[in-house]
Amino acid sequence: MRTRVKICGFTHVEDALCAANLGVDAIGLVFYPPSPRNVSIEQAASISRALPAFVNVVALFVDAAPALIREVLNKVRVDCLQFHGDEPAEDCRIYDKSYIKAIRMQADTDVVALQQQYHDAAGLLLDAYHPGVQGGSGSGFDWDLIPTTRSLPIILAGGLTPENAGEAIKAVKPYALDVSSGVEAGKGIKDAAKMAAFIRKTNQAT
Ligand SMILES: O=C(O)c1ccccc1N[C@@H]1O[C@H](COP(=O)(O)O)[C@@H](O)[C@H]1O
Repeated sequence: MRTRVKICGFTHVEDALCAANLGVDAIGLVFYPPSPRNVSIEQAASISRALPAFVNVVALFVDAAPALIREVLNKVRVDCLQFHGDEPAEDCRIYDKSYIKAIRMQADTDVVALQQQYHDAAGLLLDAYHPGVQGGSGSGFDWDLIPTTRSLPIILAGGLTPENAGEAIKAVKPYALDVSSGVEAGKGIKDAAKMAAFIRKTNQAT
């Protein structure tokens, strides 16, 4: 099966349209004010509205207030929620919306148990643990921590680049790759050549 690609952290319509033209499966919009990639609801609505059919929009939150999540769902075309904080499963499933749960991987993280805990998620996203940074750090983690026992689609994130995407697919065999920093020209600004190379390398490896 083809490995899907999500590119996260868009702040400009032009960059998201460029990714769509390159064949990206999903784009991520960050609703987390401390992030340099944070978008307003208005910005997100413009980006989402501009996209063609069949490119999914993923709204990323970090321990956000339910009121913010509901407001985003009311005002922005969102296909999937991404919970990137410490949200328990019961808080992820109250929105009547497909969701993915991000896990910041540490040596003792039990991915098999987490797949059971978040059994109704559309995927489990495995990212690097970086003290003091919730995500988008550009850091990777030890892929040997990822078990082969899988009951959910595994989305690999954390420090991915066009240079390591092929190796990541061969080593982990994930359902999808999720990249942010590795295809940027600057924080929140995507680099068209890097996005093209990332998608090309992913397609070549599958
Ligand atoms: O992109 C961000 O700024 C961000 C902020 C808070 C939580 C998650 C964030 N992004 C997610 O982080 C991972 C890895 O990103 P990177 O490729 O290592 O930069 C990815 O899942 C993004 O969706």
